[in-house]
Amino acid sequence: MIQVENLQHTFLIGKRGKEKQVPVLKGVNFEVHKGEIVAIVGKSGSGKSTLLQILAGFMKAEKGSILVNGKETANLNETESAAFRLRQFGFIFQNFQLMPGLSAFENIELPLKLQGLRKAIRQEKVKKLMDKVGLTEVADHYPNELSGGQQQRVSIARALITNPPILLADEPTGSLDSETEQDILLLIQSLNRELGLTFVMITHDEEVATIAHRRFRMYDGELVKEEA
Ligand SMILES: Nc1ncnc2c1ncn2[C@@H]1O[C@H](COP(=O)(O)OP(=O)(O)OP(=O)(O)O)[C@@H](O)[C@H]1O
Repeated sequence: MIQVENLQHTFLIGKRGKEKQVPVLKGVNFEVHKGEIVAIVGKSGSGKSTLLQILAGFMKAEKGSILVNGKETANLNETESAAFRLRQFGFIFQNFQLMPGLSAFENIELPLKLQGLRKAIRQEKVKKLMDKVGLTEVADHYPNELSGGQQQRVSIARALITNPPILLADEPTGSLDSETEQDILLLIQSLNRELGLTFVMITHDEEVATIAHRRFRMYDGELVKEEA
């Protein structure tokens, strides 16, 4: 489903004329198969977020190949990349990134509005999904009236509503207490099992990584496969 070969990226940091090169990805290779949960673990600053940003097409790598469902994405221009991203990927963030002025229902509905779907169809889809992820009772709540776990459920539902085959999650439980973390991990596992969704999740938490079918460690600019 995703094949990454020899991905390389170096950041230039510091003042102009005195820039320092920081090689972050030094030849990353890995594969993600359809229907699996893959965890990318590694220390803070090891390059996990950079890798996810490049996978999603938000950033270009200097070198390397990324095949997503057979399509080479490393060379797409910005418009092509945005269109491809919309079809293939849903995003789940540590800090939820919900729109504060929209209710839970409206946050989940928003991507469908942007797609131009009719109101009746949007409402049916959102209701069904809210029911599935256990949010029906808080449909009218605004983000600041929701618990952290509920906010993450809303953000997961928003990521799923357009039916992308791949979910990219950046520290999805990083802002949650341990009990709520377990709830969200169970939700991710059930969505993976029931809907066959593929998850690529980055985390620095070894416990969170245990739900993955396969685990890779970002180490010295490379991804090393670990025993699950
Ligand atoms: N836009 C940027 N410009 C320059 N350097 C950057 C940029 N983004 C990241 N870096 C550097 O690249 C390295 C990897 O950062 P990255 O955020 O990918 O790590 P990470 O493993 O996701 O860390 P964390 O777990 O703390 O989020 C760090 O040394 C960081 O300072």
